[in-house]
Amino acid sequence: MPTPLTFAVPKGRILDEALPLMARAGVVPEAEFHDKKSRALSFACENSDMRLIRVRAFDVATFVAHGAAQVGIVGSDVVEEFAYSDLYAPVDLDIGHCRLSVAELVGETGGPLPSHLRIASKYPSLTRRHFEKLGVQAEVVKLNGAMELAPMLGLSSRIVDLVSTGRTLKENGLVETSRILDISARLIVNRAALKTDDRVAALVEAFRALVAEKVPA
Ligand SMILES: Nc1ncnc2c1ncn2[C@@H]1O[C@H](COP(=O)(O)OP(=O)(O)OP(=O)(O)O)[C@@H](O)[C@H]1O
Ligand SMILES: O=P(O)(O)OC[C@H]1O[C@H](OP(=O)(O)OP(=O)(O)O)[C@H](O)[C@@H]1O
Repeated sequence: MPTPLTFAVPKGRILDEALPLMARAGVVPEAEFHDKKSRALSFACENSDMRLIRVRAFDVATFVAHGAAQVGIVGSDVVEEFAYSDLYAPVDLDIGHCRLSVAELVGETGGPLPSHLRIASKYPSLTRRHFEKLGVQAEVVKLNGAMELAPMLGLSSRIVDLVSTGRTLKENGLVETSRILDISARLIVNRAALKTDDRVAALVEAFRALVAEKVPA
């Protein structure tokens, strides 16, 4: 028996869109995966020598980059933030669309950019890279959620966060002032595993074909 292939998926919103696509590629987790009361983190798959692990979005990239999981699904925001050299993102899955944007308090926009800014974000690397290009040194206050609170409480002058409908910004008195990155979910693989394990290459081809078909689930 070969060692099971490990497929990492994020716990939250991407998963709902990813599961139907995964099923069409033959990746179907055992029933316990859907049991909200279960505390298991690793699940066998039906009819395949694969196991699914469910982790935080940023950790999907970490597991795959280190080869602890060979395959995963994660937003391109996470791929770009880490820029791991051992991680390859060969397929755009055309799900999980959103954008990474800069936002400021309504009424405080405009005016020249200062040489130094304090910015709250879950994405320190992407934030620094974006502001460097504008000649601004960004001091990033790392938060893991609820970034939108930072400007009104004086923690930062701006935030860099994910925007989808724009509702969270609006309800917290913020306005989107620039767009850094358009985001969608990607199939990611460990580069070494892709070279050495035919099952990884086969999965890449299966997802590539599914996305190319553009047939609704
Ligand atoms: N409105 C949105 N807000 C946040 N993420 C979104 C949104 N729309 C799409 N995404 C994508 O979903 C990803 C988060 O995926 P998901 O919610 O499945 O992970 P998670 O493990 O629950 O995240 P976290 O670690 O933040 O709890 C983001 O990295 C982004 O690519
Ligand atoms: O533009 P919208 O449609 O309002 O979506 C954007 C919001 O969704 C995400 O937060 P999430 O719900 O994942 O919670 P979090 O603050 O824990 O990251 C993101 O961080 C924004 O706060």
